[in-house]
Amino acid sequence: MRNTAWPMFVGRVQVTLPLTALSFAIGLALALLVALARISTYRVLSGLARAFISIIRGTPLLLQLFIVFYGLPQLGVKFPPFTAAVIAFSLNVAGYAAEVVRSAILVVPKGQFEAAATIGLNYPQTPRRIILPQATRTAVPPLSNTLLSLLKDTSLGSVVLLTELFRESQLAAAESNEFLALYAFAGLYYWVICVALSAAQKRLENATGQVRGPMTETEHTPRIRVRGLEKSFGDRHVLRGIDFDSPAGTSTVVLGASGSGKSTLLRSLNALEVPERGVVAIDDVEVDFAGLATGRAGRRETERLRGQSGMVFQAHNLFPHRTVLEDVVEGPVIAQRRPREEVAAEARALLDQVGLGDRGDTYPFQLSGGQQQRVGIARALALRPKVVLFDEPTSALDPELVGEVLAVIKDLASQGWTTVIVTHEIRFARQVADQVLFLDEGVIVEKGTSDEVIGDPREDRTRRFLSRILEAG
Ligand SMILES: Nc1ncnc2c1ncn2[C@@H]1O[C@H](COP(=O)(O)OP(=O)(O)OP(=O)(O)O)[C@@H](O)[C@H]1O
Repeated sequence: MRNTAWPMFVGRVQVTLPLTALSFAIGLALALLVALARISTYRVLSGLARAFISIIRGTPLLLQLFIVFYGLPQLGVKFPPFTAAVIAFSLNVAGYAAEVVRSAILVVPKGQFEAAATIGLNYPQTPRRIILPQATRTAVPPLSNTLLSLLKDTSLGSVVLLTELFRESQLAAAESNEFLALYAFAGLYYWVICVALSAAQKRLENATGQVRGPMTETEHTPRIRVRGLEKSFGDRHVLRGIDFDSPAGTSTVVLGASGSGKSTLLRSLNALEVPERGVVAIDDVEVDFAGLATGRAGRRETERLRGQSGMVFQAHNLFPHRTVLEDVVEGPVIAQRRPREEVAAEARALLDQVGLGDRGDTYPFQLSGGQQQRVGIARALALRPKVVLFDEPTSALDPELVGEVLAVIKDLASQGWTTVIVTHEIRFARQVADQVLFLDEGVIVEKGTSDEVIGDPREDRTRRFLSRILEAG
C-alpha cells in the first residue's frame, strides 16, 4: 500500500504546489487590474470588470475548469493540462480576489486620496505609492483565505483534472459538440441564480447602511481671486456666491459657525470640492467652474489649480507607511519630478524650520499630534506652493499641542507666505490675519482687517458668533 500511495502523493504535491503558486500569483495580478478597472470612472471599463467578477463568482469552479478543459478545445483553443489548470484557477482567483482588493482600497481613508491629490500625485502614482501599500494590510487576511481555498481546490484539480478529466475530455471532444452547449447552459443557469442572490444582498446592504464605504515667493506671490462661488451638496446650498481677493503675502482667516461652509470654501480653492459655478484664480491659473470641461480635460484644469497650493488638513493625513522625510519628499520627487537629493536637502531644512529636524527617519505613529501636524505643514511647503491652505489645523489636537502648531503658522505668515486659514482660534486669528472673512450660511457677511471684523464687528451675527466662541474658550 505504502509503496504505491507514497509516489502518488509525491506526484500530486509536485503538481499542486506549483499550480497553486502560479495561479495565485497570476490571479492576484489580474485581481489588481480588475479591481482598479471596477472602481474606475470609465463606465465601459468598470462594466467589463463587473461582468467578469459576476461570471466568475456566479458559476461553480468545476464548471469553469470544465469550460477551459473541454469547451475551449472545441473552439480550437487547446492547452496542455497544466497550463489549462493555471488559466482556470488564475481566472477564478482573480474574480474573487478583485472584490477583496476593491474593498481594501475603499477602506483607505478619503483623506489619504486627498493628501495624495494635494501633493500632486496622479492616477497611477496615487494607487501605487499611497493607496495599495495601505490596502495591502487590509487585504492580507482575506487573501490568505483565498490562498488556502486555492490550495484545496488545486489538490482536487491535480487529482481529477490533470488525470481523469483530461482523458475524459479527449474522449468527449471526439464524441460530440453538444458538450459546449451543455456547459454554456449550465454556466448561464448558475450565473442567473447567483446574480439574483447578489442583487438581494445589495438591497439588504443598502437597507442597513453600507460602509463607503520653498521657494518662499515672498515678493512675487500672487493673489487669490474668487468670484461668485456656488456649491451645493444635493439640495443643500452650501456656498452662495463667494467673492474675495487675497493679496500676495497676506493671511486670510475664514471664521464662521460650524456648517457655515468654511471647509467647503477652502477645499474649493484647490478643487477638492468642485463648485457648480464661480471662478477661482491663483496666480496665472484660473478655473471657471461653470465652464469646466468634462472628463480628462476638466481634470487637467483642476489639477493645474491644485498644483498652485499646498494643503494642511485637520487630520494631518500623513502616509502611515512612510517615514517623515519620505512623506515630505514624495510630492516634489514623484509628482513634480524634481531631483531627490535636492528635494531631500530642502525637506530637511523645512523639517528643521518646523522644529523636527531630527525626526526625518521616524514614522507618523512615533510622533505626537502636534508634531504630525508640523510634518503636514512641511509637506505642504515642500511643494513650493503659491498659496498654503489650512483647514482647521489645530482642531484635532490636544489643547497643549495647539500652541506649537499655531506658532509655526504664524512664522510662515510673517515670512510672507500667502495663506488661507480656516480656524476657530480667535486670538490666533486676530494676531495672524491680514484679512478676515466671516461666513454665515454660505455667504460672506463681513470682510475686513482683523481689527475691523474681530475687534469691532458691524454685523450682529458676527458679534454673536465671537462672543460664543470667546465664552467657550
Ligand atoms: N461631502 C459632503 N456631502 C454632503 N454634505 C456636505 C459635504 N461636505 C460638507 N457638507 C455639508 O455642507 C455644510 C458646510 O460644511 P463645511 O464643512 O463646509 O462647514 P464648516 O463651516 O467648515 O463646518 P465645521 O466648522 O463644522 O467644519 C454642512 O452642512 C455639511 O454637512
